[in-house]
Amino acid sequence: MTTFFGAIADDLTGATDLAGLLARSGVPVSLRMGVPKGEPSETAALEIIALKCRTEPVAVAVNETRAALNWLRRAGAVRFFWKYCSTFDSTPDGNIGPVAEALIEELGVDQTIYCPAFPENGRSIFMGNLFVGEQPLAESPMKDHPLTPMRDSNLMRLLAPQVKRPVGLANRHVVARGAGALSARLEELRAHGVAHVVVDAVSNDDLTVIATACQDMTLLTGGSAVAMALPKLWADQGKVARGATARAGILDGPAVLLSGSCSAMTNRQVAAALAAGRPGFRLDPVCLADQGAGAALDWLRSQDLARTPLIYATAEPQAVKDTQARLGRERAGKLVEDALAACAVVARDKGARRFVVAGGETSGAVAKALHIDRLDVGQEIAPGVPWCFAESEGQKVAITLKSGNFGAETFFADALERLG
Ligand SMILES: Nc1ncnc2c1ncn2[C@@H]1O[C@H](COP(=O)(O)OP(=O)(O)OP(=O)(O)O)[C@@H](O)[C@H]1O
Ligand SMILES: O=C(O)[C@@H](O)C(=O)CO
Repeated sequence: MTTFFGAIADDLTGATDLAGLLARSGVPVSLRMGVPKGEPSETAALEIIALKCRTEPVAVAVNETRAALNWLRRAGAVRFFWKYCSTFDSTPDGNIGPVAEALIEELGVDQTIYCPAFPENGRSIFMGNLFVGEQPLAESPMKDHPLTPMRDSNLMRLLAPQVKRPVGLANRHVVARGAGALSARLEELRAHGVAHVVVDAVSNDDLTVIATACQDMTLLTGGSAVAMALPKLWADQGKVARGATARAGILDGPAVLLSGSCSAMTNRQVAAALAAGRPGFRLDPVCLADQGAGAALDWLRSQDLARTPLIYATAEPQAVKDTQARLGRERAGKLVEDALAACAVVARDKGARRFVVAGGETSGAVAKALHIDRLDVGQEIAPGVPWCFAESEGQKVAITLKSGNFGAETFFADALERLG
């Protein structure tokens, strides 16, 4: 099928988040890990390319994005989306603004919108200020993020140093008056040369208004939720068709849980899984540095996969800080990622067919080790966390990649109940 919508995501769990929300429309969604090497084939109406460029140097992120855009254009896409985090994770240099500006130039457009709101996960925007639950972004746990600490809640102030052209706002009062009022506001800003427009949204109804007003814009940017209403609008106009993705379906079979996220929510989810009696093995990065991952792999080999074992490095912030002080942040992270990736391969070779993975970096490492380069998207377990279907060394597998902060406390049980 010819692609209509092409999205570029700045990380893997962000890409599956977007995929899950788009798939609610019933229009097939396909997700590629990195820019595919060959020419487009077996494409879906909605294609997503997952990059890993959130904290890469600006020039690297821009180059990768250009390559992704070219592939999506060759697939036939005529509407484009730049997906970044619902907490606007970026530094004063980028990469949200520079990538958007590069896409604006490549596509020859004069304006785009910025809407990271995701009300179902507690992210809302009012007067250009982003809130996480009831806290302004800069007072939320994101203020201490190790790579992209967010110390300002105002999206215009965050974006302005990242871009060359003027930044403006379409506020909630405009959005509340409906799609016509929003279109008029965008036109007014365009007439004044404003290329980058932050758009307020506090509810899914606001997001539907935004999608309705912006559905014909060539380039949109935001979190996953603002894109959610687009496929339905296009399907109703016959621009895309609903239908099952050929490779998606339901997959039963042995499962394994792999957690490398240390977010507050993942800590609660791991604790809940262990309290429910799930067999668990805790990875300690210091032991991994001394002795390698052998003990974890041996433990996994000895497990009955029918009981769905959990291997986790998930730890509380102070323990993570202590480990990082001993090993260095990068080394500690890599030791854990490599160990969990090796566990995924052992589990697959032992017969696991369903993989539940927590953490963006962790997900990238696991998917790479399983040689997964493409995912078809199935039903959501929690907002922004769908089951996906893929092939690993010729074996059909189901995999879900959970963003650190997403999912309920019972996420691991929820995932298994929904099958794959
Ligand atoms: N106990 C630990 N000590 C130090 N580092 C750890 C520990 N456990 C995990 N890590 C590392 O922390 C990082 C967690 O990042 P990851 O992206 O996987 O999770 P996240 O940030 O919660 O998820 P997301 O990016 O989706 O929000 C990984 O590099 C992982 O290897
Ligand atoms: O938007 C979000 O919060 C997530 O999709 C994400 O980007 C996780 O890294």
